[in-house]
Amino acid sequence: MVVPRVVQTSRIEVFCNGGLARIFRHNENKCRRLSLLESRQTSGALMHHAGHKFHEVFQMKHGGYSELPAAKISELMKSNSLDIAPTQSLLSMVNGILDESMGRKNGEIPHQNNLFKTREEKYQSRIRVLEALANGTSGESRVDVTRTGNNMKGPTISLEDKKDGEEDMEMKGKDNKSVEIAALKQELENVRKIHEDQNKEATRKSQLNLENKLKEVENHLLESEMKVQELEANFSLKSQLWTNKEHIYKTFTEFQLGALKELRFASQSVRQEVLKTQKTYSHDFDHLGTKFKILQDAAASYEEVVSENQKLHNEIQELKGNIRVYCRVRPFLPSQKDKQSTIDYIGENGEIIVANPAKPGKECRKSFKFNKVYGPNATQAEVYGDIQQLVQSVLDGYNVCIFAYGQTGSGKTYTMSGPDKGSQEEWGVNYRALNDLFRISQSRSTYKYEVGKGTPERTISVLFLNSRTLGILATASLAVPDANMREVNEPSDVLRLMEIGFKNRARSTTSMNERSSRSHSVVTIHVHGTDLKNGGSLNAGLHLVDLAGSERIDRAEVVGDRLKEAQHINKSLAALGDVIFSLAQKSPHVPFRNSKLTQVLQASLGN
Ligand SMILES: Nc1ncnc2c1ncn2[C@@H]1O[C@H](COP(=O)(O)OP(=O)(O)OP(=O)(O)O)[C@@H](O)[C@H]1O
Repeated sequence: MVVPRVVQTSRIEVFCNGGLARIFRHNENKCRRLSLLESRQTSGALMHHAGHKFHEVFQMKHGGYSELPAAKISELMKSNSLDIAPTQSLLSMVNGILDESMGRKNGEIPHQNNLFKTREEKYQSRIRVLEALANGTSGESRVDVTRTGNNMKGPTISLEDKKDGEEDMEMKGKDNKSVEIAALKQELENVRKIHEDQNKEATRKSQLNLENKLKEVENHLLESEMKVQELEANFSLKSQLWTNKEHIYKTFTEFQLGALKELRFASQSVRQEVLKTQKTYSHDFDHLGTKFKILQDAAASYEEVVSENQKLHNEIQELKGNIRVYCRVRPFLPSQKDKQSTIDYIGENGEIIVANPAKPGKECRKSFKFNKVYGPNATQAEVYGDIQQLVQSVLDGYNVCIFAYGQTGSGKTYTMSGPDKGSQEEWGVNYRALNDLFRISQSRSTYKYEVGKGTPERTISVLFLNSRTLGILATASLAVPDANMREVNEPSDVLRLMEIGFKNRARSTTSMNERSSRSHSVVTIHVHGTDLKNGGSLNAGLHLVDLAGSERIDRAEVVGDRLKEAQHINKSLAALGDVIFSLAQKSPHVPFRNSKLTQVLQASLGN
């Protein structure tokens, strides 16, 4: 801020070293605008006439008037340096100080008071200097204008005139000084007023500014407070969350630690358990090793025992007779309730006595001997009980042939197959034998068996020998369609096969049987066994034969084809009887070739 200065033109006369120096002071405003350099140059030129001390002070001016310490100024004021200093220099110095100070402090509102004080002091100082100058002019030495330089031009004055002139000049000087002092005071007053106005305006602006800033700050503060509150709320929430999380983690960690502890404990106990078990196992293994050795020995002896048993079993079978004949008495049919039984006696030893009162003498009671006789109440299971041992022999390599022989309607098919759609209890010999054959073959550990499968010789065949095939002895083909050489894996396969065969079996009504089988049924199951120990093998067959019923042609009252059929059947049965008789007699010749039936059964009947 530029402080306006009072425009003033003055003329200052300075007497220095007895000489008068007339210095016209320029308009102060202009002078103030003089560059510091000019001022310094002027001062430097006049310094030749000033005292050494003042010179020193001016030398300091190069560093800036404001840098003059107060003590130095005071010292300067007290010393007579100022007394001998040129007025222009003094004014330049004061102006310089003021300008510099103003320049520095300009616009610095907070320092305006200081600036004003400084200026005031300077003015005061200037006034004092001027007063001092004014007061001191009478005793001062005059400055010889000629000595002040050639440039200083003035009128030549005589001594008398000089005295009058000096007095006038002194008076004028005093007046001028007073005027100048008054002007300075006025200027000071003006400056003070301007300063006060400026100060007020600046203060008002500053206050306004401050108030605005205060408001801004207050707003900022409010916002900050709100933010702080928000942050505090957030912090509180987060703190709560972290506390909760900390609690959860703490609980979880405690739980984990607990679990770890338990695991460690469990691991230790498991380790101990494992060690204990290892010891027990080791002990058990030793024990097992011993037992295994015993078992091995026992197994070896068991195999020996088994083979011994098999041997004994088959010897028993042979002792019982390779040909055994069992007799079964059929109960009366529901249609025969009024009939009288002819069976007089059934003995435990296989004896049966048939009574016929119509016959004379010894003829009325006839006794027969069989391996065993089953009464009318014997069950299918009881009948099979004795046959079962023979099925075991098949798996030992023996050929077995079981056939039912008897007159028509005597119960052969019932014994061999059981009734149509009968229950398991009513199963006949065929089904039970087949079941046992598969079951026993699978249970034996010393042999590996193939029952009814493999090569054609090892399959099962169901053969029906009817009147036509029985009559054509030369024909090689005896097979019945759909019932020849089928591979089977289990009993149900055989049963299904037999059912198909029996459905196709020739049946017709005889005088003794409504559904009489008019053909021989031969079911053959081939068995192949491999000894797992020595690799030996065996082949055997089980033949289950349900013969066609024999008829007394005269009683059956058959004629035509039925008669021929009956004749064929009877003939084949007679041939079978001859064969069995020869076998029983151990006759060197067995007439197998007399019948197709005996030819088919040759393999199973012995040779
Ligand atoms: N032990 C028995 N218990 C009950 N019923 C029987 C018994 N034996 C046979 N039967 C019945 O007697 C009837 C004749 O039996 P089956 O057909 O078996 O005689 P068969 O000897 O086979 O006759 P064929 O030679 O004429 O074929 C059948 O109805 C049968 O159910």
